[in-house]
Amino acid sequence: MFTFLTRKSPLGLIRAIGTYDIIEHKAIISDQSIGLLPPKLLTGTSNEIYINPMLGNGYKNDVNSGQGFIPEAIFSKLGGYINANSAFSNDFLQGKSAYLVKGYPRKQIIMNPQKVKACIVTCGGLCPGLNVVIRELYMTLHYNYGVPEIYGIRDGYKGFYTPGCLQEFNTSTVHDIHLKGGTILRTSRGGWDKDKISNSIINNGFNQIYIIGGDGTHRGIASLVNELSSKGHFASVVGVTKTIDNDIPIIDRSFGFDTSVEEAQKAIDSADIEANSIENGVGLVKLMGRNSGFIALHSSIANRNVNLCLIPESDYELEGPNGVYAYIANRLKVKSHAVIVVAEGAATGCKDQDLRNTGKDASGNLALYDIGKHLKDGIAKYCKNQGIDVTLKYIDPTYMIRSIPANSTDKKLCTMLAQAAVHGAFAGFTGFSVGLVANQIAYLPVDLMTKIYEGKNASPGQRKVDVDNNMMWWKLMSSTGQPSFRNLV
Ligand SMILES: Nc1ncnc2c1ncn2[C@@H]1O[C@H](COP(=O)(O)OP(=O)(O)OP(=O)(O)O)[C@@H](O)[C@H]1O
Ligand SMILES: O=P(O)(O)OC[C@H]1O[C@](O)(CO)[C@@H](O)[C@@H]1O
Repeated sequence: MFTFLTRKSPLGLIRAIGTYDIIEHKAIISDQSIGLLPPKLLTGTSNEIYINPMLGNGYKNDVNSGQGFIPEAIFSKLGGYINANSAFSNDFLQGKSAYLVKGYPRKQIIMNPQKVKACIVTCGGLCPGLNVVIRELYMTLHYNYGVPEIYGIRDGYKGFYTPGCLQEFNTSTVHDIHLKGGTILRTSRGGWDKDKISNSIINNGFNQIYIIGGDGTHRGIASLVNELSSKGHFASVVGVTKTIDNDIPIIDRSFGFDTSVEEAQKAIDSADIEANSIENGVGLVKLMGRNSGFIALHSSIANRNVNLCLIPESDYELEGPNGVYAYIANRLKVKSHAVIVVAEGAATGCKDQDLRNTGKDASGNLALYDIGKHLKDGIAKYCKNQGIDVTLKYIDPTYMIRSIPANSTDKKLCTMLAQAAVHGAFAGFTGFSVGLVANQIAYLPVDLMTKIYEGKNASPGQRKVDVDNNMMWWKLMSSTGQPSFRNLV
């Protein structure tokens, strides 16, 4: 039986000495009977428990005074699991329920905040909100937990072992970065080297590592957790789910996705104005979506003026009586204008022409065939042969969308994700990521994230639009009026 000893540390931190399996961890292990999908528990050298420095009992206390500000009564109300059934397929659930651990601050924590050395890194492509996450990770670590040393790693994974990429943060480093797009840390693709990265973490003494990225990044996190553990290094490795394409399974949506759908409206509205301001006008907009067409799909449904949307998951043919070109030509004859949205990866769905994605980027992602340009030339040529004098305006706003600051909805999401990430590391979890599930912030085991997939032909760790079963696809057809192009002749 555990004896609870407490004393004030020199810095006012109450410390409880004992083994930390007495706290929530024990409960988590025993609760697996309810279908709990728990994050990994951090095990290692430390056997001390500390009281969360946010605990306070005076109503005059606040973060800026450096005092605890969350009353005991609130801590005891926090807790519980998220019913995550909506995030999993019936195949996965098999009649059972799935629960995820909720992201919130724990009263008992397993690291002395004053001994934490944290680092933050951003990997993969840009996404609106990256700087908000970086800032909030810093703010939570610095103000709420009093962590003394917080570093940024520049240039993604390779920055861990590249000289000059380590940058110590202070409040002025992050002061107004949430108002800017991009990432102050810069990012990169490729550069994954398990050995060099883990050695750099160990040599620098980092014991909390925050990694913001997409599916590729999370495969790296899963491997890094095992590597650090096999080298006996006591550190929590935490992911923050980031994908402008919204192609990470389990989560409701990533930060930056809402901003992107909103920003895409400007391009689609311009395409609509151009198309309607001339006889036989066509406005063609290319949006991001390498393997998954969520941005194109949601932007088209939101816009209401789109007449055709093509995504990587939807099969279609270009030529022939039931093809895309014939559909556009017929529409011009009847309505004299057309608005088209195409996801950049939509060449994948083309069944009658060999539009191959050839080559790979530094991370091993497919380099995409330029479907936008192909459609632009193909529609003009087809219509000309049909005697239609088409005027086509092609808009590619992809990098303009991805580089803008996050909107308020996404800023709020970034803030909640970052706070929960820090709370999870202090609670003693590792190898987990934070994501929005059933509208709450959940701790997602990274091992699970890299294995699970959603949608037909999705690879492990990937989510695709399920054009057979997902109602959003049929909602798109009802709002654009386009045929499914599915029964190809
Ligand atoms: N299987 C893997 N194991 C370890 N690291 C990986 C793996 N796949 C990708 N990475 C690394 O993760 C980082 C980011 O990967 P990637 O470029 O695919 O972006 P991402 O995280 O998927 O984000 P985005 O959605 O923007 O593409 C890169 O540094 C890459 O080398
Ligand atoms: O030009 P980059 O950096 O390779 O990024 C492009 C890719 O990044 C993403 O936005 C996210 O993976 C994809 O939609 C897109 O194909």
